[in-house]
Amino acid sequence: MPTSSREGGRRSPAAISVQGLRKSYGEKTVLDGIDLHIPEGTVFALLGPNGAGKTTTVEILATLVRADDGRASVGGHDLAADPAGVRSVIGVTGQFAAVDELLTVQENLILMADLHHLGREEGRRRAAELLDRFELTEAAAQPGTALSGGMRRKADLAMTLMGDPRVIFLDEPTTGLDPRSRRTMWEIIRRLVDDQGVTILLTTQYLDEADELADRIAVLDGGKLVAEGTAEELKRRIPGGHIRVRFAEPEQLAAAVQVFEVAEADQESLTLHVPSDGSLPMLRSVIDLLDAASIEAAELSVHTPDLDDVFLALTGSSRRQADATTQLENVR
Ligand SMILES: Nc1ncnc2c1ncn2[C@@H]1O[C@H](COP(=O)(O)OP(=O)(O)OP(=O)(O)O)[C@@H](O)[C@H]1O
Repeated sequence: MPTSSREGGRRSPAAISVQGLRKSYGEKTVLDGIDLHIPEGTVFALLGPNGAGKTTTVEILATLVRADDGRASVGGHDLAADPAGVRSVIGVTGQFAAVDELLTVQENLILMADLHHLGREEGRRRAAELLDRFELTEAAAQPGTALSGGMRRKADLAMTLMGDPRVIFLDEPTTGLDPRSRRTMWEIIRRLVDDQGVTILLTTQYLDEADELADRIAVLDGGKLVAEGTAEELKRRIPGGHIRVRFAEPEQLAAAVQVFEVAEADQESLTLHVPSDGSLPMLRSVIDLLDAASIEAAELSVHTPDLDDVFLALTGSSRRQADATTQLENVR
């Protein structure tokens, strides 16, 4: 089924399609019916807390672990009927880098070239190109043991790219990296998608990573997808946002407090925070209510929640969500 790759962009077929994926280990249900549709040439983030089932999802889609139930296709190859076909189009980099400690970075790359039967000349050419692209040329002669965490991740991804994969699974690609190395990784990942049109499924516990990189995000919690959408859609979906109304006079604020019973007033800054889902109708109703009561506002701004609010609201903290939703209903 074709799907738009970006909002307003060209339509492209799914690189990864998953229906009803289930997996249990003994009594424990790890994946409880997962559906995914990831268009070609996009970055999709699977976001979730520890133990949510992110790695298990990747392991199944990468043919490393067998699902108990459900269907999936990767790069047009059915996971159950054609696992070799799936393996021919994917690359996987895990939380534990595959770089051989005793070989140099260049030797690691050549080893991958040999595994992909690229031939001596082509293998060396590709290794040099990847070393250059990942700014690893100077580290080419260093053994794996001498690499920093950031360099190791880059070398690992470079090794994955030796196979020229169309679909790449990145399992927590920046866990443990310092902020500068994380930024470098993000740039590399984004360029892979923009320049080469590969599809990336990344798992992460970092909200800023999903926000920065992903075209779409699915939030996984306890083996279930609890939400899916763009970062903006997810932020809009949950309460936590508000409309901030500032007044010039304390009397105006006092009058507004009578109108918006559930709003929080700050006497010092003469502002009122009205809970809001960030939608236009909500904003209009606030303005209408102020107008109807003949209260003049000096300034009005809309604040939407960040992904942190989304994560907290959707993964385990249902009480908080319920409270905020009730507030919203009251304002309407
Ligand atoms: N081989 C296994 N045998 C038994 N239980 C397993 C196995 N692999 C994973 N699990 C369990 O499945 C659950 C999900 O694990 P998974 O590694 O997929 O989560 P995750 O979302 O990737 O977490 P993390 O962010 O900690 O890597 C966990 O409770 C884990 O203990």
